[in-house]
Amino acid sequence: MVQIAKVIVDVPTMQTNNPYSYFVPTQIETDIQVGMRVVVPFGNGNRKIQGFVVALETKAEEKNPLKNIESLMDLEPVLNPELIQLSSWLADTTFAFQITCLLTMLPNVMRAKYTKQLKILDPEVSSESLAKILPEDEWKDFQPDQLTPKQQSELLKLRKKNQIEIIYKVKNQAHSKQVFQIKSQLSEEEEPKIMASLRKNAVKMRNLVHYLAFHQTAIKQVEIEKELKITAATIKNAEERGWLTRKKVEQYRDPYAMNKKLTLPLQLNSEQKVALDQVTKSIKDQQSRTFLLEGVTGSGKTEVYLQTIAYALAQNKTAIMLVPEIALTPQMVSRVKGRFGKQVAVLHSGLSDGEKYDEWRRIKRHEAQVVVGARSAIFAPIENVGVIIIDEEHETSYKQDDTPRYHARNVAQWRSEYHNCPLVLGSATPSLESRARSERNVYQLLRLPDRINGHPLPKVKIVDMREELQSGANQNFSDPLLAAIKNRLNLKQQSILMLNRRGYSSFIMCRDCGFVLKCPNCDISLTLHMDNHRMKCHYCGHEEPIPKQCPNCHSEKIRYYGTGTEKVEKELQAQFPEARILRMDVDTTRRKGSHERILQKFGQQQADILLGTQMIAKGLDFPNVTLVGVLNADTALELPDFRSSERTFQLLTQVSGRAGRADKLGEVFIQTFNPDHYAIQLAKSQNYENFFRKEMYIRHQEKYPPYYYTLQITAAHKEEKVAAQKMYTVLNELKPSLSPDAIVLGPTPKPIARVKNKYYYQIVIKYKNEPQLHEAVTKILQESQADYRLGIQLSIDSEPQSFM
Ligand SMILES: Nc1ncnc2c1ncn2[C@@H]1O[C@H](COP(=O)(O)OP(=O)(O)OP(=O)(O)O)[C@@H](O)[C@H]1O
Ligand SMILES: [Zn+2]
Ligand SMILES: [Zn+2]
Repeated sequence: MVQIAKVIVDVPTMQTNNPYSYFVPTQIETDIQVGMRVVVPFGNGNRKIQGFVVALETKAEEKNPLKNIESLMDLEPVLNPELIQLSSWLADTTFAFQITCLLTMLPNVMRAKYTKQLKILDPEVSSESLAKILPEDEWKDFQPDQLTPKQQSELLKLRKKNQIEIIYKVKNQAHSKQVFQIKSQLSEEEEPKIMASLRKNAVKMRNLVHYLAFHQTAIKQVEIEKELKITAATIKNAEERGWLTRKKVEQYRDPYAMNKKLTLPLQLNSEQKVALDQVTKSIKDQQSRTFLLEGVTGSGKTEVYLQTIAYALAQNKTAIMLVPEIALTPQMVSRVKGRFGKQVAVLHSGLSDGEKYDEWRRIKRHEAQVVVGARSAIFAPIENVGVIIIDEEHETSYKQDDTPRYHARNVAQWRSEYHNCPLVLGSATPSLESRARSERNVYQLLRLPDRINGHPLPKVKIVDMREELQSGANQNFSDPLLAAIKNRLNLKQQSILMLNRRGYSSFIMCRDCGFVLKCPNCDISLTLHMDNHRMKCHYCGHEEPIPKQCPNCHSEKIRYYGTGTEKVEKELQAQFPEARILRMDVDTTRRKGSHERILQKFGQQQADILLGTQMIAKGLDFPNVTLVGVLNADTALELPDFRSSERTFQLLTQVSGRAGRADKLGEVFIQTFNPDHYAIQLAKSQNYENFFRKEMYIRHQEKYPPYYYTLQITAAHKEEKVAAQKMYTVLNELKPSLSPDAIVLGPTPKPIARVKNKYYYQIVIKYKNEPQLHEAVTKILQESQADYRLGIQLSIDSEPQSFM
């Protein structure tokens, strides 16, 4: 009998989704399990690499000469059977390699690094002579790519003659923090006898003995030292006498140690109750259904999530709740932790690798039943899932823009089917895709049409900046907005001002009439390319020179649009010297914890105005905010992206929703050069339904999602010609598999045609039903490994968020 392990190996240039077979040596036969990482020899040089065991087989005999597994990297599986199964589905549907998917599911610290070590084989070679090539202290850990060409060639010469060897060692980076824990070995009865044996002035030891006699539960050494004001020496002494035992235990780093007080569920209003009942019924009946919870801003969606989670926990199940990265504020975390306390594990990019690793292990060991996190938390190794919730489901950050290019919503759907549990997608402005699915009853629509306690939505006013600029006003602040800010300062109420920085100066617009240059073929705005001073369409490749004057009104005031938060802050401060302003953008939030600090300050009324980028649009619930100002609504609108209207509408609705959430009425000012654009008009009335109908009509006309599926393939190479040629080759390969109904855009250069000295070319395929496409694209993925060695990077993106 032989045992064989199927292993997905980690070799960047020779990836395949087929596992390799290895013999399991008898020493590890009983320990090895599916889901463990192993070190295996690979290729002719038998270099040692990392791999994942995805299956184990026992056979009577094996004819093929297989290599042995070298060693185990883990003592228990790091991935459970569900996640291994999920990884192969993920690889297939996102056109990625399975190894990438497996690694994506693990915390950073567990992604192995290799060290390379140098060893002399031939006694003829002296240490001194080798040290002349590479200093001896570097033999244990060196990076081949950091050697000089001379060093490299000299080492290679020795290697060819078999005089030295280069050993690859897999480095396991995961370290847990360890502390000592002590446990009493004394009973109450023993105390008098021991006390009698101690000197009267041995106060510290007496205290310790007394404590041990009455406390049988284990306690951390540092804690008892602090409590009894004793030192490690006393503890050591007691240990030697057998009065206590000491062992090392893992100490979790708790990033959210605050907030010990628990909150109680609120009395739901009738709409909230209907929504909750529908979802909990699904939990109880173990049905994998998807709900779309469409609730206006401040309608109490979060409370519905919390009570849904509570229900799942009461059924002895667990829950996953995803929140967009930038909305994963301390406010949100403390709302969940405030309800479920220690049962919550939080996963997001603000945590250190060590903290993430600790949270991940708490989940794996069933010590946390609720996972709250950003996109990648959807891979949390949590078992027995009772409900999955995705808040702000329309957010683009749920799609990963690197391989594997997955959408968390699709992964959540897969897991909901695996666990027979409901999936709840919540938003005030659902993505068109999700809302369209609820139209066809694929998702079940649940609505919260009103704000809590009948509070009205804020009044939105559109400010036409064309008029404002004509009347010679300030560049960034219109008169009505300035007046409103002044008024809030007087009333001691707070304001949030948003400066939209997306698409910063990538397009040009006429300051007099608001005209934006569009493509004659695509009805999408042209993008300014400063490198060659041309306007380009990224969809069809059309290009033209930068206009010197506005083609519409012949004004010369046609220029690129954009402005920075710092400049705006100065302007604002000059207008209101007395105002306390907090600025929140990438520059002020770079340091760890600064995001939290700014919001905390604002929440404690230590500032009058919060000025920021899109970061401030989501999830904030500050009762004293009664004014929201959007300084430039247009930048997102004019991006060369078919989703730009949708993004604009969503953003304006979200940010407007920050105003007037409590008793005081809210007011919103939206400054725009396109006051008549439907996305702006409908954001004014905060009418999602009308926006949905209008936008669906346009998508239908223009053959975009959700009416069509889209697939984008991109090639990158340092020579433009090579990248372009690759895309023509790919297209020719795909053509026989495409029906006449498929629409192909390109090959064209990408909007930012050159990044880091590489040229990017792309094709976009729009299609409805192409049964052969999947197989053809998978083939292209497999072949891309050969291209990789030629320096061509091919990437495949199913349902890209934009074509940019
Ligand atoms: N049933 C309820 N009774 C009283 N207050 C409630 C109730 N439900 C929610 N609230 C309160 O109403 C406010 C808004 O609720 P919440 O933040 O959950 O809304 P939301 O729909 O998630 O908002 P947004 O999408 O704008 O972030 C919160 O302060 C919350 O505590
Ligand atoms: Zn004009
Ligand atoms: Zn075009």
